[in-house]
Amino acid sequence: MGYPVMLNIANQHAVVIGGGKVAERKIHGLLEAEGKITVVAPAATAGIQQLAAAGKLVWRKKTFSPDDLEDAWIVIAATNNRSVNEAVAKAAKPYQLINIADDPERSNFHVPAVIRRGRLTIAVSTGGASPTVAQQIRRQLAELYDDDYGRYIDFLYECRQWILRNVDDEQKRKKLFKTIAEESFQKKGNWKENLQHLLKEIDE
Ligand SMILES: C[C@@]1(CC(=O)O)C2=NC(=C\c3[nH]c(c(CCC(=O)O)c3CC(=O)O)Cc3[nH]c(c(CC(=O)O)c3CCC(=O)O)/C=C3\N/C(=C\2)[C@@H](CCC(=O)O)[C@]3(C)CC(=O)O)/[C@H]1CCC(=O)O
Ligand SMILES: NC(=O)c1ccc[n+]([C@@H]2O[C@H](COP(=O)([O-])OP(=O)(O)OC[C@H]3O[C@@H](n4cnc5c(N)ncnc54)[C@H](O)[C@@H]3O)[C@@H](O)[C@H]2O)c1
Repeated sequence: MGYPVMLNIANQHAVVIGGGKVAERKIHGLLEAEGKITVVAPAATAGIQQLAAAGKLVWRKKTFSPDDLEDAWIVIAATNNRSVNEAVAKAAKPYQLINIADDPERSNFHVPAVIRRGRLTIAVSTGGASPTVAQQIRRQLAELYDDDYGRYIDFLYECRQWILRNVDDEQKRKKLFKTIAEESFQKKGNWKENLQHLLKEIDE
């Protein structure tokens, strides 16, 4: 059973071996998390080439060699050649995070299907049972949690920071956190105004 975590990879080196459509998908996920990406591949998709031209990643136009993994924290092997992917797995150090696109068993992490809504992240994994089902579940959840819900989550973040700084009484704080997290509060809208009302009520 996998151990779910949210990694902070901002400014950390991520090396992607292969420049096809699978590599491109994984690159988008790494870019969202602000990883510093190097792609190693003799040929790359138009999308990857554009990212390289825009300075969003470095493309080493070559075939894989083990020294490509130096300095990498995260390694993704996504070539269309099984033995190359296997060579990447062999070259990785035990402390490197490694994902082999065609060999879940040799990977020490899998990539889930992801929804982002503001600060909310929903990740779905079927543990290699069916990436297609992970994708279906992502689509179902994406309808349930829309952009407005993301704005609500971001509001909760601002609120939480404010409450932690300004409300000293622990009981009051708990009550506020609980009330603003209730579905009825979210559904009512006008969150800022309703929070003001709540703050007044709680002080009476
Ligand atoms: C979720 C997602 C994230 C992402 O990649 O970003 C993801 N695969 C996605 C799509 C997808 N992948 C495949 C298809 C074609 C249909 C099919 O085969 O079913 C489609 C559908 C499509 O492309 O539409 C083929 C495939 N995938 C793997 C193998 C190898 C194997 O299983 O042995 C093969 C066969 C390759 C071959 O034929 O050789 C392996 C993995 N794919 C995973 C993740 C990890 C397990 C996740 C889990 O189980 O939950 C794992 C173990 C490793 C990893 O890659 O991390 C992303 C959906 C993103 C989204 O839409 O949100
Ligand atoms: N994990 C997943 O989500 C998933 C999904 C579909 C397919 N796959 C697997 O992923 C792999 C890649 O699929 P794709 O559709 O992106 O392939 P693709 O044919 O579009 O791209 C392959 C890439 O690998 C590069 N490459 C080939 N030999 C190389 C080498 N020696 N060194 C560096 N790069 C090299 C090519 O230049 C190309 O950029 C396949 O093995 C497929 O079985 C995985």
